[in-house]
Amino acid sequence: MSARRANVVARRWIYVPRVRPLDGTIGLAVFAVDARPEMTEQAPIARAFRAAIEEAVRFMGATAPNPPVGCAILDRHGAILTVAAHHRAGSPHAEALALRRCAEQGLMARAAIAVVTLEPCNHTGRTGPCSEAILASPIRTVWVGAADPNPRVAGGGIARLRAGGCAVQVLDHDMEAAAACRALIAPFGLWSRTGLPWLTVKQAVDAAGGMIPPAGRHTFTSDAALTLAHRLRRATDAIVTGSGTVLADRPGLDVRRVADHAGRAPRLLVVCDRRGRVPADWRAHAAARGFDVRICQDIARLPELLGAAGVLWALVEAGPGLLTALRATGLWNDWLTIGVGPGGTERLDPAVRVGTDTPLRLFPELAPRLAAAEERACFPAS
Ligand SMILES: NC(=O)C1=CN([C@@H]2O[C@H](COP(=O)(O)OP(=O)(O)OC[C@H]3O[C@@H](n4cnc5c(N)ncnc54)[C@H](OP(=O)(O)O)[C@@H]3O)[C@@H](O)[C@H]2O)C=CC1
Ligand SMILES: Nc1c(N[C@@H]2O[C@H](COP(=O)(O)O)[C@@H](O)[C@H]2O)[nH]c(=O)[nH]c1=O
Repeated sequence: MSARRANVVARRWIYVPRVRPLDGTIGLAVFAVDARPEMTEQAPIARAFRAAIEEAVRFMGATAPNPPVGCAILDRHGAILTVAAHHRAGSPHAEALALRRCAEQGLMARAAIAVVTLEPCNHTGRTGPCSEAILASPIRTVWVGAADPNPRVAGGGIARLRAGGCAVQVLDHDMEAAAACRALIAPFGLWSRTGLPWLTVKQAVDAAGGMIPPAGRHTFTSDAALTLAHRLRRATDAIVTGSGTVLADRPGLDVRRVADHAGRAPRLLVVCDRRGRVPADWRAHAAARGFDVRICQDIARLPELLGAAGVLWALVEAGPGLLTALRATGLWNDWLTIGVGPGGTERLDPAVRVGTDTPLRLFPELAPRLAAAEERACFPAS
């Protein structure tokens, strides 16, 4: 990798550890992020944002209809006292959990700075307002990664914190941590503005441009690419497939290569099927694996169906029949192609809509490639 390329990555991407890079090139890019010299001045805040983002990423796929949020609490010297994330709707918000942990560990007197990936809430929903919880603590400096995109609550938390005497700093939009914070809430932002989910299509293509696996197999991509697919399944709230895939593969579509969220609520598995061809015994098996199987007879209504069920981010894993129809509708947000070339070489080609803060940013395997695509401004038409 050239030094120029490494710098591009270093400017834009954040390292989320615990995930295996697909090859050495990506590992080097990740190292370049860690070596950024310009982090020095605000190093404790940058470090805290990394920790908060990393913790929030762990709960992507578990929080819907709430967004994933992470929070770090620091002492006045910038040492991290605790890091927490929102686990699921109805459980404490990230800030509340971080404050509770601080108190439990006898660290509250030292709490001075909160670093939060999303603007603290100022309303009572399933839990109380985080702005008030922060104001009731010794914290008087709050760093916010992204403003709340929910039109019903936007701005309220920051205004309340400022009125209560906190210095609130919203990350500059150029900072890599800010991009990661926006990517974390991109599906939530879309859903809270429109009621529609973020749709990511994942497609494996062989050297001849085909999608059909060799006889006797369901997949033909590498172990690393399959693991990425399972990580995407884990991070999303619903899976979409087509009746052709169900009939050909009787697919599991569950999370197996990485640990799934503990105690995950049944999640939607939508099968596009106009002719009623989905076998009842496969539906029963899917239900036994924790899926709530629904049938969609009109692809144009797929986003509506998912959004109404509180799905923020959905992953489409379907065959050529459904993907051709979906591509034509334009009802998708990211289109990730995993291309297997001659000799088993593999290429990841993530296509995102211009100007979007795709949640795929949070997958380090994809981050350098997304950055390269952005540089070339190489996007498919809507
Ligand atoms: N390489 C890869 O990434 C993947 C490959 N595959 C492979 O693909 C093959 C299956 O492909 P395919 O048969 O095309 O199956 P699909 O999974 O694409 O399902 C096709 C079905 O989707 C339904 N459908 C199509 N358009 C619409 C629409 N507008 N609204 C509602 N439903 C719609 C149709 O149902 P109806 O007939 O009722 O109209 C159609 O039969 C398998 O061999 C599988 O292994 C599968 C997934 C991923
Ligand atoms: N062929 C293909 C994929 N295909 C998708 O994976 C499904 C099998 O999932 P499971 O039954 O859970 O193992 C299959 O039916 C289809 O939806 N995925 C990939 O990552 N790479 C591949 O080469």
